[in-house]
Amino acid sequence: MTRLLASVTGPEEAAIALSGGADIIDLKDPAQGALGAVTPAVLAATIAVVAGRRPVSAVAGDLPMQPEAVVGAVDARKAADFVKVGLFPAARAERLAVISALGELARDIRLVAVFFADGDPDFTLLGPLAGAGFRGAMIDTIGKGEGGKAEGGKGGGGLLAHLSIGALAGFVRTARDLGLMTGLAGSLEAPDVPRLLVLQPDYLGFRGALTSGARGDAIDAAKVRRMAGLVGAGRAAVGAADPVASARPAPGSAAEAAFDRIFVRDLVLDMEIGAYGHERGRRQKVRFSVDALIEKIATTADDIAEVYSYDLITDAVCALVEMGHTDLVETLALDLARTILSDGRVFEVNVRVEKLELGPGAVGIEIRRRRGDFSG
Ligand SMILES: O=C[C@H](O)COP(=O)(O)O
Repeated sequence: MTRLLASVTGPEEAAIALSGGADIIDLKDPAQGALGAVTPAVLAATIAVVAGRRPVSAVAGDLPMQPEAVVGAVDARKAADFVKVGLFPAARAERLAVISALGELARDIRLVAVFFADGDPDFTLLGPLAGAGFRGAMIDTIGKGEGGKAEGGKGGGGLLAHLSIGALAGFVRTARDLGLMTGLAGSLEAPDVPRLLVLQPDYLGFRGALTSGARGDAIDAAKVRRMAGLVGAGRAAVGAADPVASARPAPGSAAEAAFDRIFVRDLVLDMEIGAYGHERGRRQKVRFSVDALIEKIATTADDIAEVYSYDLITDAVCALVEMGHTDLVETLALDLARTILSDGRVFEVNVRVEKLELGPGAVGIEIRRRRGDFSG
């Protein structure tokens, strides 16, 4: 189950985050940087206010990749349930030295490594992190922008401006296979939430989206509540049972009118596909068109939490394409249909996959499936 982590500056904001429904209270001072640390005294005061109702995590600080500095900062915050340690840009050997220096503390303190999507993330370090006894790994951004816009030359923009859904899916899968808890963060906004919930990380982390306006503002209970609702609604939809899966409505029938249709059409991507030898090791253009019957949208819907986003379809296509070579368009179409139907709000899907470079016209496959088709 995906939880909501709220980054707060101290006991006052911790109380606000708790009242808004945050699952994890994370301490950081955004004025000091992406992982600006609060003092041990602020940490102690916050732990007292939270009083065991939620886990409390603390960041170690924006630190150079020097073992002594990082070990000292982590040790000073061992009162927290988790300590987040940033893997800032540095040579691989320097990051490895920090990871191995933390091995001893990892026996007593639950450590979470923070990769930065805009700070040369090296996911081959996941193995060494698990080996050193880290409990978790997450991705954040160093630059804090909004809506994917760059800010102050720091490479700002949200998480998805830096890493594709496919890359994030790979991170979550690899970390989970290593037994690490996983988190995703980085100037996340409401429309990012359903897209990231599909990956089923252990938590999504927020700060900027919980504030009342500008980045320097305090967090706001109503914003926390809204985001908590969004995380809760989205996670219920991922893999939820479909009560109507067994009753396919006839096209044009009254039953079909009980659904709405969402679509992504003519999405053309370069990818490796084909069973012939000459189709291997090269990319060719493939066009995807997806239509899906979804639960009827409420007449009052005006919030991303109340709708099934077409981004989920686009992301599913892109993630499959990124997985590498596929021999058959049929396999691709079936995998795509299966993925889209794993969301309980989707009743039926029509997938068309066309190779555009093999002849004078397009060649491909079109399939129609409903959720029940993939069970058993
Ligand atoms: O760990 C989560 C971060 O504090 C997220 O902060 P942000 O939403 O401002 O990027």
